[in-house]
Amino acid sequence: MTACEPQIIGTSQAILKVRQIILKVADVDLNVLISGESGVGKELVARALHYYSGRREKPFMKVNCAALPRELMETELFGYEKGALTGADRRRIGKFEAAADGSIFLDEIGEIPLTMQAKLLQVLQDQKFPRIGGNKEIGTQARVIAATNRNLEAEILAGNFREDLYFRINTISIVVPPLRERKEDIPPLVDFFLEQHRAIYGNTVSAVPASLMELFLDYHWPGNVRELENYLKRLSVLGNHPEIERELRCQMDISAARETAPRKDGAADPVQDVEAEPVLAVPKGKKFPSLKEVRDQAVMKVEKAVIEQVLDETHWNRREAARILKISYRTLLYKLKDMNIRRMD
Ligand SMILES: Nc1ncnc2c1ncn2[C@@H]1O[C@H](COP(=O)(O)OP(=O)(O)OP(=O)(O)O)[C@@H](O)[C@H]1O
Repeated sequence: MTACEPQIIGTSQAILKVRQIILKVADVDLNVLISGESGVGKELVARALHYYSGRREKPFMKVNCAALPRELMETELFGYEKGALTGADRRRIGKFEAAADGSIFLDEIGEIPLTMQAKLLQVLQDQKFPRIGGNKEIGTQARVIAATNRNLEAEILAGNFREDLYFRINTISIVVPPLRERKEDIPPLVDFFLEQHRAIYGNTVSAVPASLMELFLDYHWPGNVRELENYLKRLSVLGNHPEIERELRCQMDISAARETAPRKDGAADPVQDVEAEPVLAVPKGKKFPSLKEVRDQAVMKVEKAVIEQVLDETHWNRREAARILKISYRTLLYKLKDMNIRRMD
């Protein structure tokens, strides 16, 4: 089945340039590395590259490298033979084999452990691999599209990412800038998502009020287009723009307070921040939020602060942080994305 045409909305120079590069390189069999913050549209770009290539009718296989521990990643990528592992009661093909001569999208490639990077490099060089526990070499013609929200050059310097693998995947580089650097894309994105949501939810919201659009244009969008899409989903379903406006103002107050808050020793002390800042900034004369909203926001703020502190102390070793916090690695990754916690290098 052919996927629908991915629509990359935006009128900024940056997005025009991204669209141009996609059309230029889609049909060239070179590996592409897409970089940008979380939620900027890297996967959308990857899907567009596949769609506009001669591989459109072939599979597009996505692998989320951040969600998998090393052992699972190996089986996910290369598959296994019957009996190769405990519980392997039949052969299973991996994503490389399933991609055949289509595209394989390695999302969050910066998360791949070093040992696995060596294996991946070997496969990219040889264009063949055996399934785990097998001897037969399986050839692969899949085009590799990788994405990262990390600065891989800094990761190379820190010894966390192989330089040779970086050069292998980065033949063509596409950088998708954060939404705050291309705010002219916000109005067309708003129209696009509202239209999409009208078709899905059958609601009647066809435009955002001017007061909300003003806030949209002021806001710094740490979660980028995904965050905008989520606000518009809520607006489409609940029609609650005053609540969204209040939330955005509150977020802006928090970040303004963060920027101006004096630090005693120059070091971040997020838990102390939580006590120092008001949990909810409700401007005078404005309606107070429900207690549930207050509770949800307060819990999220405290959780976020503690996670940031643990990550700081573990030097961003997320597996160690998950262990200390007694949550699964996967849950931690989910929370990092959901709360827009990013490493500041
Ligand atoms: N320019 C755009 N036009 C239309 N939709 C967009 C655009 N950019 C992003 N989106 C939408 O925003 C959401 C997030 O995009 P996507 O998943 O591609 O981001 P990402 O950079 O891959 O995120 P992550 O790093 O967290 O995986 C998706 O629903 C995507 O379709």
